[in-house]
Amino acid sequence: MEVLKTTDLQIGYQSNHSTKIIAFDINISLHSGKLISLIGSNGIGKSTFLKTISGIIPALDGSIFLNDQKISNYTATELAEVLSLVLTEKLPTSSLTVYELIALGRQPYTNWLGKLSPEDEIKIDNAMQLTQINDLRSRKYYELSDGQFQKVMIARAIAQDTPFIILDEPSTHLDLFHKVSLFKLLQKLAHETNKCVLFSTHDLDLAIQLSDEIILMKENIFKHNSPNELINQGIFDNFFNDDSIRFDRNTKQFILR
Ligand SMILES: Nc1ncnc2c1ncn2[C@@H]1O[C@H](COP(=O)(O)OP(=O)(O)OP(=O)(O)O)[C@@H](O)[C@H]1O
Repeated sequence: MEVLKTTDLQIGYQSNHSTKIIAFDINISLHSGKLISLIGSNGIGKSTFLKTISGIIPALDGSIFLNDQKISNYTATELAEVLSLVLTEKLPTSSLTVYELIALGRQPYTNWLGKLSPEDEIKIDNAMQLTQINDLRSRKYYELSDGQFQKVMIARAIAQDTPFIILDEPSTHLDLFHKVSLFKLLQKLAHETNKCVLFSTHDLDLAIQLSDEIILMKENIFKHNSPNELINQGIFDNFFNDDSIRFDRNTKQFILR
């Protein structure tokens, strides 16, 4: 099922005096059941793209459709039932526990300060189980390490239980073991619960090996295809424009010369 479609989308920032176009002519279609990674160098516009398709910042031009409906037609609550978003930004300090923070993911289904139903509690427990953070349940979230906090935010998105999950650099603070388990968890969510999971990352080797599809952003290039097709097109061969980093097509890994 098509979850996201963009037509002639142009992304960037507008101020009173100027318009800064980050990328344009973006025409993509994303489907449920797929794990899709978004890759590209620092500052190329990955966060801008993710924030635009989540309705956080306005598109400069073109259209965004979520489940066949224009994103501008959604109310905030309707949007929260379709799309969950995990950003890298820190939250304002409060005394919420990890459990309470994850429970906020259920807000579209309860109401403000609404009581959690047994179904809500099951979804929260399930999300904590999947992300292996049961032991953090009663901790204040501001006491957590960056990596633990990142997992909690992912658990909140899982508890929100939307058909579309978007994560901006979810693996940044994780060690290799936890990166691999996160990627496998995202893959499982996509494949076993038929969600569309889109995430940005700088962990290229893992993205190439574990994603179903890759969206690659480069200057004036916006490519969307399977990892193998992109490898065959030689897209990764000169990815870094630097002779000291080479892509090995056999092992699907970047190698230092
Ligand atoms: N609020 C803003 N107003 C104007 N320009 C911005 C704003 N936020 C980001 N930018 C600029 O937009 C460009 C793209 O930034 P963005 O954060 O989307 O890149 P990114 O690919 O996510 O980078 P990274 O991998 O380093 O996180 C950068 O040049 C950045 O400086």
